[in-house]
Amino acid sequence: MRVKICGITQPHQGKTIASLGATALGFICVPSSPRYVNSEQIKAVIEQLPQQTDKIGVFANSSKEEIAQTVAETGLTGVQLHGDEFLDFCQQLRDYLPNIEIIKALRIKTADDFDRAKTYTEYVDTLLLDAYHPEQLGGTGKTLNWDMLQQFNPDCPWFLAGGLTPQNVLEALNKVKPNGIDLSSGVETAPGDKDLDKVSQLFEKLRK
Ligand SMILES: O=C(O)c1ccccc1NCC(=O)[C@H](O)[C@H](O)COP(=O)(O)O
Repeated sequence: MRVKICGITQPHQGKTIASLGATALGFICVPSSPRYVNSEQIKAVIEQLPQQTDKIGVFANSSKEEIAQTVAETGLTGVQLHGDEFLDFCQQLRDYLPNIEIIKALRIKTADDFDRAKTYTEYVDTLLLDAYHPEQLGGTGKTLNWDMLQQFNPDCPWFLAGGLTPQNVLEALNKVKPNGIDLSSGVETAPGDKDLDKVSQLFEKLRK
């Protein structure tokens, strides 16, 4: 099970979270987010991380040139597209950055969104299903309807995101079988400030 902890802003927190068991750390490259970090800040965290930890930059409607520049400046190993990126953009980015994991995030509002998600599977490496919010793109703390997800079985790996916490993660995983989970606000004291005790509790739960 991949475990991505997203919205990392501080080097010592990133290093500790990786040592606690996170397989991936996420860095918000969306300027409107309270968790936004620039390339210098991302690089300062990545320099502290083990080589095997995945380093995922989260973008929303950035150009492929902007994404490529951030990847080159920081050492990101993957990019998560959290905006309205269509199939052709994903294909172009994959051609532009052939050695980088491309994750497409979809904010699930109705069951129709599951069919839309499946159209991406041949253009990206991984899907990420997140909760829909009318104003916020992500990091909302809102959960998806996990019962609606029980039949979701795409042709590529996928992350479950949205409102996961140490307290509800096992309930979610009893209902759906993603390849990975993604958490942000559920392991925070404030946006961008991770609660290391909550992260530790998460991995204690996952080891049960
Ligand atoms: O986290 C943000 O502030 C954010 C802002 C804009 C686009 C995406 C964002 N987060 C993306 C993530 O992958 C979050 O981990 C995901 O939305 C789950 O967040 P949460 O519900 O708080 O666990």
